[in-house]
Amino acid sequence: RIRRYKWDVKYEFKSPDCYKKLVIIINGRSPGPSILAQQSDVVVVEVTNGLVTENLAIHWHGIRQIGSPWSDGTEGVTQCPIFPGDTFTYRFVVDRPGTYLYHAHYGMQRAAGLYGSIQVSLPDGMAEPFAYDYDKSIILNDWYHKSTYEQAAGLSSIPFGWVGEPQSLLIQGRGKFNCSKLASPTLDPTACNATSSECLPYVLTVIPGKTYRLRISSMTALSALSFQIEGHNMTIVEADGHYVEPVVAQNLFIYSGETYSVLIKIDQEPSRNYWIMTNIVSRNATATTPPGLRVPPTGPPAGPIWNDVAPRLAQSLAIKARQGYIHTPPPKSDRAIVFLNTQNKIDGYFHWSVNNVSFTLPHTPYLIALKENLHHVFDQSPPPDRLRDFTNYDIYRVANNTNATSSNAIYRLKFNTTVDIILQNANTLTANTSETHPWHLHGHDFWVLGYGTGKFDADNDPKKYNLVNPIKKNTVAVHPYGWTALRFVADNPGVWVFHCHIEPHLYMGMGVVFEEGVERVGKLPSEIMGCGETKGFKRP
Ligand SMILES: O=C1O[C@H]([C@@H](O)CO)C(O)=C1O
Repeated sequence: RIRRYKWDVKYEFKSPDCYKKLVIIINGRSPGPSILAQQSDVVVVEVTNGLVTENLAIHWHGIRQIGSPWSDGTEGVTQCPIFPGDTFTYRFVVDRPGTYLYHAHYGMQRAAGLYGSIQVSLPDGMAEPFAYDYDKSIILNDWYHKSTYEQAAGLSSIPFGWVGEPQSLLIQGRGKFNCSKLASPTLDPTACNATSSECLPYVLTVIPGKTYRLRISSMTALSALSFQIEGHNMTIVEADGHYVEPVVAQNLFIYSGETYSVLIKIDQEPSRNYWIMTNIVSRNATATTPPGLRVPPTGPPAGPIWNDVAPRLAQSLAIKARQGYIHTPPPKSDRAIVFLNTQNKIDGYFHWSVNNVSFTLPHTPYLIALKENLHHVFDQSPPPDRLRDFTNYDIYRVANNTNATSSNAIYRLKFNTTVDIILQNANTLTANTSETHPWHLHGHDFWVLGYGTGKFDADNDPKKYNLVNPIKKNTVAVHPYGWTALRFVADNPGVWVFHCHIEPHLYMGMGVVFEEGVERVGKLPSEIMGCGETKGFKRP
């Protein structure tokens, strides 16, 4: 079956947390319309860029794009941007049931509000391995009052301008900023309107005794979150489109780009209300989402301690593939790549780097450059599989990466080989600081083989990999001063980004690109062309 959508994307003033700012909306909404489909459906989305002065591209997060690598929606990698006024049609198969996302993949547009949910149901006659009465999707987000232009300009300026912690957290597009906290009186009396209907709190009306499947996902620009429903436990049953062995939790830790399904039984006192709460963890921030209506009788429950890594690591370790749905990984890899994550300065500018290389995009998308043999559009020398002096690198010290460089070089993977990636976290440019980075891989799911604290030990840590029931995911956290090991098979012809899902971190170079089997990619649609070296390639 074909699911057709027609989207008009534009800017409008909105007040999702009562504060008025420019928001990117799809057909009038942010979050945009949900895509509801069934496994094996073809989804066709006709996107018209009505942003007037801005390019656009939309990524289908968690959809592997098997046979349609040009529909991945990554500007500079798989397509030219959609120019203002143009219409571009994305066409892809949703090959697996589960919970996925979509969002802008150009500049920092995601943080301006362009995101939404994709829910893929099972084929007729097939059942999930768990029961529920109702199915609801809730996207969590952090929200900034500064425009994404101001944010982006700050990131690439001297002195460095850092937007800092968000003003609000949004639950399904709604938050509540306390208007009396505005720093200076504003001339515009509508700039912050505490009674705007756009910032009414998100309310989940439930029926006692019923079980709810909540599809919780995070689209945060920066924040790692904890999510809980006061007084209720939840059972985690799905992560990034894969069933997991049920884990009962009081709160869910969720990182940008992750999706989970949790089951909640409505078994508490029916005469009162309970808080739906989200808090920032891993960074010292204060934004939460106070409700305005039908306030529960007691104050909001305290969230977890922000800098306590142990419970977050414990949840990461607890999540395993569900019995009966285990796909075991190949027992060995053909290539192991260690990605040391650091913050650097290059020519005085702040960057994030992988093995001392900060990633930049070429003007001509890689997919087209590779198919059309345009070798000069990007650096052809391969980036390193590990830092030359990784053994002596002290991950607990402020990095002294004087030799960091910027590059648009890519990793070329032999088709059908098995690749291990070890993400190694380290100290930032601030003493005693290491952040959480959620890494997202396009075009694949990977097995999460293990997590560890401290420095990865290439001789001993691989012996502890979970090859029995590892969960498959498309986004995984590397915890402060820790490492995360993953494995995937390079079997999807195309060019795929692997990057930190923190919007400013990708903007500052925290990513790499993999190419595999590009010679197997069929004829590229001319709609993806028209920029850089491909100006003349676009046929009417
Ligand atoms: O990229 C970042 O920059 C700041 C800080 O390291 C420098 O101000 C921060 O917290 C980040 O995550």
